[in-house]
Amino acid sequence: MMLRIVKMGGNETRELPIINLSDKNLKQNTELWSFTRDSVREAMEHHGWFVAEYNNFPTGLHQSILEAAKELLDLPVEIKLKNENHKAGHGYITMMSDGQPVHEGLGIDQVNDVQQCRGFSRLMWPDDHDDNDRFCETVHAYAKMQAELEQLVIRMLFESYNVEKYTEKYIGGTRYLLRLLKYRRLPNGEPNRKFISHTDKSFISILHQNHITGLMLKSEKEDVWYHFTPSPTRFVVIAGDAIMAWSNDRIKACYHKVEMESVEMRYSLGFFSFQEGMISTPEEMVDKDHPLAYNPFHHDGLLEYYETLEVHLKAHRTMTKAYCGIP
Ligand SMILES: O=C(O)CCC(=O)C(=O)O
Ligand SMILES: [Fe+2]
Repeated sequence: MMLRIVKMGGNETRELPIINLSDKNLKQNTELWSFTRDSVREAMEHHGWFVAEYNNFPTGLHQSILEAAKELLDLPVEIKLKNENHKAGHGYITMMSDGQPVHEGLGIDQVNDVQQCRGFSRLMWPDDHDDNDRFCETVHAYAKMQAELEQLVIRMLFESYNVEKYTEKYIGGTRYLLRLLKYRRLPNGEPNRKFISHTDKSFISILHQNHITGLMLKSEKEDVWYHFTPSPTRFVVIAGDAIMAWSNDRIKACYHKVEMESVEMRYSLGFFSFQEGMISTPEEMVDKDHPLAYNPFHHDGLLEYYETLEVHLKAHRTMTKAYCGIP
């Protein structure tokens, strides 16, 4: 993977680390696979994230999931409030400015289970079967595609660390959350900077969005912020706090934030993986340069712990260290 720094009129803009994960020849035990797998690991260790170029999904899905997000987030607040979930960031969230919601999100837990999608769409559109069937189908198709992408990344990472023997157990024990998000500029015309720099509590997160820019990602090793340039076939793969602990700090959870100033709405989709059971650092990750840094922990326990923290601490990966780190 090449990283070039492009100079533009005195301002320095760094080229995004983009990895093509949709080549039809990308099959295990090929040179292309090994090269791509190594690029994924290198990017995750260097930046904590990368952009996947990925087009293995039906044409039209990008547009239909964005329309579904719009339709959902346009519902009245009293309906959206029905999306309750006690787990950190799993239910309806909103941030206000001058009495107006400028950031809103809804979460569909266990989104790869069609019954969960159905339950969610019935909750949102109790009387309209057409709307809720269409929404459910779109969301489920999108979640299927995203889970395939997440599992491809996992296969590559586990193989590159020589721990592929744990891959199937990991995949079998994964629960996915889909969050549909909407951002607007502040009523006074100022940029919306409400979604402050934070790390995700997931294992892996995948971000995708409409054409309105605003997402920024911090590179771990370079210590600089990259501006993401969206496209229908670009997905940002981000390391969460759980993979940081699993990998014994070889991969660091990625700090990211949103700053948007467009008059048009920004819609985005966050797809997050969580483990149902215990997460423990494989012994293969431990050596004299990397002494064991985390005790085994329950992913849900980590989420519950984050729920007890005040808002600024919640944003920090250091709290994962506080929860299950070995001092
Ligand atoms: O809207 C985005 O692109 C970012 C969302 C995000 O960081 C999150 O939901 O955790
Ligand atoms: Fe995030």
